[in-house]
Amino acid sequence: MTAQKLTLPSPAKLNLMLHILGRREDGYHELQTLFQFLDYGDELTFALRDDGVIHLHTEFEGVPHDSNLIVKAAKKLQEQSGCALGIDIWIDKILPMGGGIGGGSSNAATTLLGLNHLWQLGWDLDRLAALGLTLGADVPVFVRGHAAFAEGVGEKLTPEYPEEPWYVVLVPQVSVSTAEIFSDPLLTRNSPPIKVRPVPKGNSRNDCLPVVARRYPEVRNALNLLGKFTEAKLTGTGSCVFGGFPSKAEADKVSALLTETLTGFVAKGSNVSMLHRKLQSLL
Ligand SMILES: C[C@@](CO)(OP(=O)(O)O)[C@H](O)COP(=O)(O)OP(=O)(O)OC[C@H]1O[C@@H](n2ccc(N)nc2=O)[C@H](O)[C@@H]1O
Ligand SMILES: Nc1ncnc2c1ncn2[C@@H]1O[C@H](COP(=O)(O)OP(=O)(O)O)[C@@H](O)[C@H]1O
Repeated sequence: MTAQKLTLPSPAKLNLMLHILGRREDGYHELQTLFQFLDYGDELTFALRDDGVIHLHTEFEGVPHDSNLIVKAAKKLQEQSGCALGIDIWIDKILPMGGGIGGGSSNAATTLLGLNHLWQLGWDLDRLAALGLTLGADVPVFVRGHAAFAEGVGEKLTPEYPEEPWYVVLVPQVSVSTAEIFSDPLLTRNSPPIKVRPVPKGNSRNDCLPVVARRYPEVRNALNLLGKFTEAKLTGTGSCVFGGFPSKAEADKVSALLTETLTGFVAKGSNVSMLHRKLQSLL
């Protein structure tokens, strides 16, 4: 008998704004950020095993098997649920690593939701999001699957409904370490908290941008080039840079011009993650 297989998407995210309010005693930073998903991402395929083994078949350059967030997520869920089943996993990886579009966190969330389904655990999203938070600050929003205003270190989520434009996303060929940016002495850490929702216009800045642009000329270059066509923004701690357009045709036109010299892609913004749309269709 062939094992039951399931293929699920693992979308990217953008931070439409990101303010840093302060630093906690444990070194983590208090943020306010607006997350939106892209209809663009990796694809994970899962096949059940009955021997308890967790095996990611796809190799990642620079990421050992047991350090991969996919494997970590699967192992934690197996431990905490006491499930005796195992899993074979393959990934079609298209999201750049260290790009600020949350690929690793998204892969972890897709694994949690996929295994919850295949192992028939019946965990609710609150419980999966709490486990996800132990893997990374960005995992809970991918578990919940709705665009959200996030506070705390990113785990206090309020659903939001921003416009869903077409984005041009440029991918400078540098990997930015989140920890490095958050430890830069020049980082703004005292933005005043926003107290009204939805986030009022004029608050779309990313406090990480000055530090990232200063350290990475490739990011500066991408911001300058895209900035000729629309407001160009940094997502998370970078390196990716994005800008919104009202139609796919306009985004495609700008992308065609810029990707002659830079790597990038066009994708639709989405307030409901394509992972959740797919899971919904399975029910
Ligand atoms: C900044 C954001 C915004 O969405 O995105 P990315 O650019 O990484 O995608 C995230 O909050 C990142 O979340 P995530 O990538 O899961 O971070 P983690 O693995 O938890 O943390 C990596 C390191 O960044 C620092 N860190 C992270 C989050 C935070 N709120 N304060 C921090 O100081 C810590 O030094 C931590 O050790
Ligand atoms: N499945 C995974 N996909 C991507 N990165 C992973 C994964 N597992 C572990 N990592 C590690 O996490 C780091 C951050 O990856 P990623 O989430 O893609 O970037 P970002 O948080 O900047 O969006 C990578 O550089 C890599 O070392």
